Amino acid sequence: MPSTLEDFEVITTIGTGSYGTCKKIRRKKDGKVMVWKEMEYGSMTESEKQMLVSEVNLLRELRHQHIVRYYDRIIDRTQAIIYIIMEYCQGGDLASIISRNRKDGTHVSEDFAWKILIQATLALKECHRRKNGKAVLHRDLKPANVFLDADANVKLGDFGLARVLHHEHSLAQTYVGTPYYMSPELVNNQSYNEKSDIWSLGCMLYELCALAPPFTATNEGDLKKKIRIGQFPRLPTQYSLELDMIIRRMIQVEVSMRPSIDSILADSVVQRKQNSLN
Ligand SMILES: CN(C)CCCNS(=O)(=O)c1cccc(Nc2nc(OCC3CCCCC3)c3[nH]cnc3n2)c1
Repeated sequence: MPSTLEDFEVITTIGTGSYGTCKKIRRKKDGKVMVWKEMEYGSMTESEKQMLVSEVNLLRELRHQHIVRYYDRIIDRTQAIIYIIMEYCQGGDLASIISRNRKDGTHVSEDFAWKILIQATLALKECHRRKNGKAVLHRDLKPANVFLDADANVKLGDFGLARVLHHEHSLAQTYVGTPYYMSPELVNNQSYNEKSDIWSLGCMLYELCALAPPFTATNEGDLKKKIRIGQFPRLPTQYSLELDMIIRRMIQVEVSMRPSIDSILADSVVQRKQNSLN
């Protein structure tokens, strides 16, 4: 029995992303708290609608402890809105955690940083696992897309939706925000690949600890120059050499020098940290 809008009540609006509004909702039959993301598709071309359908179908397939769970979708044809119903992440997003630490002049702990590193890598591993020969590359790995559940476990979110909206015609094409995590291969208009996600993962983990991205500039041209050079300061000294080194290995200009997901997970320090987490 497909869900209808009447099966839910809206608790509050959490925020608005590049594709639409995210609301915290409660399912009436059992009180379960979830979110839905409202996307207007009225102004989409047929090909964009087809992309949206295939992205949502990909979302349904992604079932992993560190990926935001997709539950259902409701299509309101009268308003031309699709509601994508997903798992609610009580801990909020990493972007909020970074800005709060920056404001308070505090830092996340070393163990928290390792936990995010390990769980985000496991989530990426699932995304890169070939699905009918089609890797689901994240393409938009950033703190605002990494959520935490009630136990501060990573939930990677907003898959695919990024791809739908980067489609040349879509209204949300206007890239909001500076592309701090743009990889050198993207700066050089080369192809995006799995190691591009490793670059973005490294940039995100760097920013989580240093409370600033590895490369910053006041304009995109200078930012691209810095990314191509690939030099950035060491993490704050409160973080271990091991943490600085593994993040540094992810943020290497030369694609082949970046670690694969499996080599990150096989790293002896990661293994030790993973055991202490479990
Ligand atoms: C970018 N942020 C600073 C915006 C402030 C808003 N706070 S916050 O840190 O996201 C926050 C606070 C409390 C709970 C949650 N839980 C949550 N949020 C999602 O998306 C948020 C949405 C993403 C697009 C941009 C607008 C916000 C989820 N998607 C799937 N499950 C989700 N669970 C999030």
